[in-house]
Amino acid sequence: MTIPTERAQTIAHVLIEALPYIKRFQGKTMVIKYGGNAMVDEALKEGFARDVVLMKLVGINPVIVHGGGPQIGSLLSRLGKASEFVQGMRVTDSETMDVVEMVLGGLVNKEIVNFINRHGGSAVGLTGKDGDLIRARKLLIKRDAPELHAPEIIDIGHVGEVESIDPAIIHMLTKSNFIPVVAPIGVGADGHSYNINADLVAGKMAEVLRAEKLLLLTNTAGLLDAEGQLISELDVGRVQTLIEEGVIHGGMLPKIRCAIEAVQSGVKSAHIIDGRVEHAVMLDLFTDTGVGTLIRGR
Ligand SMILES: Nc1ncnc2c1ncn2[C@@H]1O[C@H](COP(=O)(O)OP(=O)(O)O)[C@@H](O)[C@H]1O
Ligand SMILES: CC(=O)N[C@@H](CCC(=O)OP(=O)(O)O)C(=O)O
Repeated sequence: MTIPTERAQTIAHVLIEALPYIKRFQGKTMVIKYGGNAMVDEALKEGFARDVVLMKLVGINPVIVHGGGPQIGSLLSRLGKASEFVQGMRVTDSETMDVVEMVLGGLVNKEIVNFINRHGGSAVGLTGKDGDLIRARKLLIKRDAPELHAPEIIDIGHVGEVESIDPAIIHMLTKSNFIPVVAPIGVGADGHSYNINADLVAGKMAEVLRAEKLLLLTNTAGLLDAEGQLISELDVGRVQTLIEEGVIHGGMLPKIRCAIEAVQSGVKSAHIIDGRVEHAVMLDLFTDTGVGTLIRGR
């Protein structure tokens, strides 16, 4: 196949323009949270896989942490079970935990691995159980309300938070040029599986790996204000008010909390970006301020 000269010139220009960014990020780790809501369309999945492969080829180390909330919900509903969420976290009884493990560790994880491999990368899928990657403890949710004398503790079943991450297996894979793809399932000291919100895993993974960037792909343009306008750079001081006013709610709550924690723990920047836009990852890498909402580190 030959490319017409004009087209070849455009490609050459684009590559030259990308050079400073490639130089800046070479050898750096980027943790990408690929949300269940951003992985609904085949063309987008292909675009995502290509972006990740390109990143790897230019010397960046992408580590993928994926969600799969809608995919879990759809299997649960086929089994006649409704999904219930408290503060953005799925209420997870034993039966639901089995479904979570099958969908995240099986279907979704292997689909992403397959997409990346078909586009020229070498991806390896893991859950937090592999290589003892993610140790979890039970997550207890606090609910405070004016009518309560003291905050109420809500038990939502087999839902975990990250206790620790042992990155040995991730280092081993990235050194050998593999792209790790991690499903957010942790294992407790008791050997039980825990369902962990994927944003929380991605945030902690970015911290432990001292990542340059944490990219959180989702199904909105980024964080939106009360008028539905994109907040292109988040002033962390505004977050509590935005939560109290109900502007940040549902699935956006864990996303914002983990992004802030990550940048406060050494990750250079976190970006909430629109996974519905083709090549969202590339767009974010090759622009100075990125797309979506930027949360800058210190
Ligand atoms: N202020 C906000 N800005 C944008 N999205 C918000 C906001 N508050 C709540 N949301 C909700 O959070 C959702 C994203 O979280 P979630 O559904 O968990 O996505 P993902 O599967 O990508 O992690 C959005 O689709 C939106 O419904
Ligand atoms: C505890 C909890 O809520 N776990 C999530 C794990 C998947 C996830 O986080 O998926 P998204 O990123 O697509 O929302 C769940 O069961 O839906």
